[in-house]
Amino acid sequence: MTDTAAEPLIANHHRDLPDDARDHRYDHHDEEEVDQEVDESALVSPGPFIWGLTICAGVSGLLFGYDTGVISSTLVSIGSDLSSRPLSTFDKSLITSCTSFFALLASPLTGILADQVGRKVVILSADVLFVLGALLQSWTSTVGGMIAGRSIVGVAVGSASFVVPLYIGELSPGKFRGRLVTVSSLFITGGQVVAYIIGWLFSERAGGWRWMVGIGAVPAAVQFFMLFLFLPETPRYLVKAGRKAKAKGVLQKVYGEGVHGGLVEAVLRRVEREMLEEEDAAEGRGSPGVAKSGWKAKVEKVQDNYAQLVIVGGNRRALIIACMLQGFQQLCGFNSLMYFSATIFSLVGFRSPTLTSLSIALTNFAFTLVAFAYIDRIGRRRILLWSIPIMVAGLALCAVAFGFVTLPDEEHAAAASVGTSSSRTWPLVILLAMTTYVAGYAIGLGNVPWQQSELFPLSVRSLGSALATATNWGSNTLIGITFLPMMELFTPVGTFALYAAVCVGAWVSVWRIYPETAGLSLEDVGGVLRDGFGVEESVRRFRGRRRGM
Ligand SMILES: O[C@H]1[C@H](O)[C@@H](O)[C@H](O)[C@@H](O)[C@H]1O
Repeated sequence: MTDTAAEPLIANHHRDLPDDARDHRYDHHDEEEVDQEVDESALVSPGPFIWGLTICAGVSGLLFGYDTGVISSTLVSIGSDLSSRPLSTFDKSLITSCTSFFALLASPLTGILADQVGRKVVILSADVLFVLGALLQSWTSTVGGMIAGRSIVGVAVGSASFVVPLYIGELSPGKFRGRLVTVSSLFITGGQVVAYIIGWLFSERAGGWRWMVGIGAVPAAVQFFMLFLFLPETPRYLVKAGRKAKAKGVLQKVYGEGVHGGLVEAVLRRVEREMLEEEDAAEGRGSPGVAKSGWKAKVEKVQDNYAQLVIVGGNRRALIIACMLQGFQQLCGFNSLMYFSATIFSLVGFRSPTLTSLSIALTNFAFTLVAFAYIDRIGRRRILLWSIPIMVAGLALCAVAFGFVTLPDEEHAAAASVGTSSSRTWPLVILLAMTTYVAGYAIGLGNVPWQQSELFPLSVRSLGSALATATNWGSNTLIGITFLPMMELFTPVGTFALYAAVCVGAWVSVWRIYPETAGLSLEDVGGVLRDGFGVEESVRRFRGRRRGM
């Protein structure tokens, strides 16, 4: 079906507008309506309630970062502790890749769950799995047990990685949404730094790896109780679930009771209107489950939601953008540094490869802070268009520098020396180039794709975000599996040049189809994508909002 053919399904709310107004997404009618209804310009800061729950929900990001970051040091310290034999290469790759593989499987399923039972329940269930996975890993004495533990953690990571940005995004005022969602990226990258440090501290102790993997249970348990006791469901989910009074109560806390009462009403009206439009549209399509109840209707509704993600033009465009960004986030090769930088640094002759690779994790964290400070002011699109060229420059320099380094076989890496003047210079150039690349990544591509939930309307938000997250984990698995073979097949020069080419592709795609969504309320983003990618118009309107700030 073409985009235009699908439009009547979603444009029911325009039925009472004159024909010419119906044709223009950004006509004055819409603009005034939007600006009058959800005008957040008087908001100065997010407020303690929002900060509290963003930080509490962000702990899942810490677990995500920790569990994905800790595996490299765990693998080198296990020795013969599992199944009474040294780990084979096959064991190692299974242990590493089962986490991302199960994350890939989990996200589309928990995407459905988040719609049926709520966002909060998914975060809580992920916590339980984080705890179980961590305990199983630290207690097991077999390779199979380790793989089972890592797989359980994979399900938790897959669920948490999509639901936490969704949860934060649905609770935040539009004005601060970019920054607040970036907090979860700060937790992820912070978790990776902590994992490197813990890995380094425990790696020399006998059985230290059991502590490395077991420690992850603590923040998960703490988060479980905090969430269980204090944190609310999101107002958007509550409206969807027919609990409007509760939704209003949460919004009052978000905007500050009595301070911005008008805003609370305005946001509620917008969410309700979006829901009514969607119900109208669903009725127009004769969708299942609208009037019916029961399990069969629920299953049909899920199938219908999946179909609507593809059939409805605005949803399809949102899905294309979200999956594209998540795909590029991984295919640009960043996680090959996360998983293998210690190996690379030992090959090029660094005496303390683990410590050197800590600098990669630290740079990632430090520059995510830059994104946190500027993302709402600079905008998602512009921050990507500025930062991806930095990644290309870093990768290109890396490729060139590898051309001047002769790599020893992996087994002889320990004996590689930094004796000659050329071998002293080029490893440092490689380190500098990688740090530059990581800085560019952290500012943009490392975090902007996690803003994904804002692209989707409420009816398909959870599913759409979950599918984009599955793209992330699928590409992550691919990079994990292909990096070492590519280094052999194409040499490091070819591998890093290829990643640079992927980044160029990412830049062009962002430039062509990613509209600016910073500062828009969640209900207004749909309007941007309704008739096309809306890039030019969104940029023009973003500039207008910036002038009005
Ligand atoms: O946003 C995160 C972050 O950039 C991490 O450092 C990276 O390891 C993840 O794959 C990514 O999803």
